[in-house]
Amino acid sequence: MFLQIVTSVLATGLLYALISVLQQNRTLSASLPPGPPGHWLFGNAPPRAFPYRHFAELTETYGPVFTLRFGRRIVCVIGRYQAAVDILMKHSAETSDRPRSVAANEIMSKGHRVLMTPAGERLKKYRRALHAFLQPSSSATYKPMQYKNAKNYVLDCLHDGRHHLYHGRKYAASVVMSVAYGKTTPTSYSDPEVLQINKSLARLGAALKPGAYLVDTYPILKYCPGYASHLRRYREEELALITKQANAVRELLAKGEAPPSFTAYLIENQERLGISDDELAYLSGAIFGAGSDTTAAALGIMTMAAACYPEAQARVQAQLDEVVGRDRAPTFEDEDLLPEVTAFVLEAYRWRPVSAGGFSHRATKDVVWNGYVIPAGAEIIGNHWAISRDPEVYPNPEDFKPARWLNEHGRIRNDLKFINFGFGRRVCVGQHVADQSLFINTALVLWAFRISQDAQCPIDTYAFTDTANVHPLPFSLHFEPRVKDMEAMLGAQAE
Ligand code: HEM
Repeated sequence: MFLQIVTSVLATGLLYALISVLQQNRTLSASLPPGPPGHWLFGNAPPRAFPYRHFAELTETYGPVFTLRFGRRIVCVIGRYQAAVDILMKHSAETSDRPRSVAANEIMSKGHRVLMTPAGERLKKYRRALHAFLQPSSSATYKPMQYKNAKNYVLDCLHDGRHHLYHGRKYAASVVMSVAYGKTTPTSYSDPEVLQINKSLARLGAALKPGAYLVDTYPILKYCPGYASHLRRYREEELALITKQANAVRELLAKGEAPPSFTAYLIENQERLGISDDELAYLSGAIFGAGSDTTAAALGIMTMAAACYPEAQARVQAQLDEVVGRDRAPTFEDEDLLPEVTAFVLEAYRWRPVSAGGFSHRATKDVVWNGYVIPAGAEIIGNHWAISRDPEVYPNPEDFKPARWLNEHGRIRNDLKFINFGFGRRVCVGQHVADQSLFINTALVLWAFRISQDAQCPIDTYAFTDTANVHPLPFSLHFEPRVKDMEAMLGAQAE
């Protein structure tokens, strides 16, 4: 008898769930942006590989915004520039939330990881703190440190061009460790501390893969004793590591020996910022997580473009020769007179965007766009890859053409924008630090070398990792010095 009651309650529950899914699908699909048909219950099949490339093809078929359904999840994908402006920038207040991430954020990161933090008070607190330290005027103070590391990057490429991608990673890690913790010596990717950070980041990446954990579909599992206990162990290990790093800065501060850093700023202003010790540790750690691999990938893409497009490279070098000459190295002071360098960087950002698929946002209210409704609760993805290929904004998008960023006076156009740092209230807080890194490394490396491909091993410009932030797979470059006495001029030994 009891069994019969349980069975009939379960059957009624299931039927109710099915009917509500069907009703939701019917009511919503009338107003949602169009999209490819899917299974009546399960919706669309998730793409197996390189989702951003698959989504770019769907943009060609279904238009600037299309809808996918994964079970009850509704995902609207934006593939054109103006739609991204209309939805993610003009409606930023309603589209700056993140989709819920139970395994990777709530369990593995105590809900403290800024990139996944939902819209609300904690996010405001986090972004206020990050902004204070990474806004343009603060970022400008890191230029001397970035310059020193960029010179090391060039010298590393001079001595050992085979490992140029590794040198880019060393540059990026050194800069973010300096910004986050005030570390003054170069940071190698083989440092035990960095190995541990990267281990945590790899675990996070695995937990973020769609379908990796059932708890993301059935959040109730989070409360089952013993469920995914390894994720809780990962969290303890990571928290111990980032707390140790923050405590090291605390000790230096107490002795009056701490160099300026984001962590020192957070500790000194902890009460005013209203952040707990754990939040502080995660915030400091966020700088490495968000800023290291991304910057390294962008450097790799810049050198890849230089080798694949020798004419574009030569244009930059002609301006470097005219403005700087070959008897001294370019500096940040030359930036205004080197628009060709900036244009080259902007085109590299557009050509192979690092966050190729973009990071998911979530609508907190219905958003009306072009007569369609993106309902509250829907995920919104600004697909950087497709938007960067919008032919109305970037004609002949497959061409690598830095000149598109310049006006008739050879200055950077201010009517053309790029989107590789994301959208609205979630836009990358580290973009000024990143832009400075890309400018100075591009100026120095193209001043120092003519970069070319290895004829035996041509570059495949589509060979990238299939990850949220993409990285070029290893490729060979030839670095032919353009200047004499490079080491003397750069005045630093590679470490
Ligand atoms: C070329 C290098 C970089 C690229 C391409 C990049 C790209 C991005 C993108 C696309 C987002 C998400 C935006 C969105 O949700 O719409 C983001 C977020 C973020 N970035 Fe960057 N980034 C770079 C460098 C950096 C650096 C150097 C730092 C720190 C110094 C940094 C810190 C952050 C943080 C903390 C977030 C989370 C913001 C939030 O979710 O509210 N990034 N970045």
